[in-house]
Amino acid sequence: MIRIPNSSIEFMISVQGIRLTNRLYSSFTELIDQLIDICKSNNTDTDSKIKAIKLLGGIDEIKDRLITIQKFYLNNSNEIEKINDLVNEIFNNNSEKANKTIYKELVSMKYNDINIQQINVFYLQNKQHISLLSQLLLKQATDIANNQINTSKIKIYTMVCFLIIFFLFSILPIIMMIFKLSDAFSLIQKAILQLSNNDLNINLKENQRRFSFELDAIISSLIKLKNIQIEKHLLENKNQQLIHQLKLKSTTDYLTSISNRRAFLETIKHSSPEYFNHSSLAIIDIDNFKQINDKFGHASGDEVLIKFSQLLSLFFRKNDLFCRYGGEEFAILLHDCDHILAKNILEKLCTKVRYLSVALPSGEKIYFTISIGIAEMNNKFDINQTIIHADKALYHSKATGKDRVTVYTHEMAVY
Ligand SMILES: Nc1nc2c(ncn2[C@@H]2O[C@H](COP(=O)(O)OP(=O)(O)OP(=O)(O)O)[C@@H](O)[C@H]2O)c(=O)[nH]1
Repeated sequence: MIRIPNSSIEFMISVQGIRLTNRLYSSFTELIDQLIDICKSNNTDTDSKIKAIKLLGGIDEIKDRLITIQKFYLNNSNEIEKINDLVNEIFNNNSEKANKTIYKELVSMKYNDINIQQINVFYLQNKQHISLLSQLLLKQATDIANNQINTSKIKIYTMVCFLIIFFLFSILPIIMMIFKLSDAFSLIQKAILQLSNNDLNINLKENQRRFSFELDAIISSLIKLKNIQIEKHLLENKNQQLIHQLKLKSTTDYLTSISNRRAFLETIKHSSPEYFNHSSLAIIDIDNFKQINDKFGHASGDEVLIKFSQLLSLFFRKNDLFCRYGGEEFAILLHDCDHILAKNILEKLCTKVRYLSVALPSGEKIYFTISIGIAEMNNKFDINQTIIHADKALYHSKATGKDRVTVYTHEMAVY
């Protein structure tokens, strides 16, 4: 069974009431017309009489239906008193009597005494009441319709609110999830970029709650990659240190910590010959070193070598090269220094060495001297040849009494 809402019933009844009052009004008008026709034809127009009788019956029927509507409003409407008054006005005793009189007259086919004027006035009075009743019912219908519209609006707004709330509760978590995912992806992208640029300062933490196993796996892989990179960097650093140490060992004399022969010769070979123009190469040999070893022991001999190396480091300029050439021999390259100046400088070194001593635990002191041979270089020099020349000059120093400096001359070539 279809359940019709109360407001819809009220609306339908009001509309029905309007229709009934309209019909009532037209029935009254029609009835007057018919009565006038009957009078004009001196009561011989049977058709008009029948029509008038039908109209009277119709008016009675409309009356009953209006009274039913009136009863409905007895329970439901605030306007009930007005509707009551109007219905009673229209269908009061007088009008019922008039109707019955007209009816009887018409049925008996007499209808001679009718006063058209009187009927006209009587129905004109009712015309106003009918119009008022119609307006009242129209107002009633309009109010109900407005109420229905308002109720519908409230329902629509409630539905829209419900939809918005539903949207927020169902879509918002999805939007938040999308934002979090995009956040995670941008973190991953940033981390990948950083790692590819060798920047290990990535902002990713393991066990951080994410959305999927896949993302977690990517993040932990990136963290592993970062750790591998860190280990790789540490190993590379260690390697670099080892390479540096090896390089240092291969170019440094293990005992005296000054450059060795290899480093000395490599530096000269890798420099432009012009750089050594008017420079001098000297070979220094500690005198009677075998005796020092024999007298004071090999360790004391080592101390002498170390002490002498320290003196060389203090004595020479930054751009002079020196090395332990082998055993108790040292080589020095005095940059931008001709043989005269070189002799001068190296004689000062000889003087310094004479005053240099190594103190032994026994309280004894080891004094020693050095012999030096010098060969000047020009821009066409051959390092091996220059060394041979310096060696010959050294030999000359040794042969002529040691503790002295000799500059190579061509006469020495025969040695
Ligand atoms: N303590 C020590 N002795 C060394 C080292 N290298 C070489 N010697 C010694 O140095 C000595 C060199 O002796 P020689 O070549 O006879 O020369 P010298 O005794 O200095 O004699 P002159 O050159 O004529 O003055 C040898 O006994 C080598 O064993 C070293 O690193 N430490």
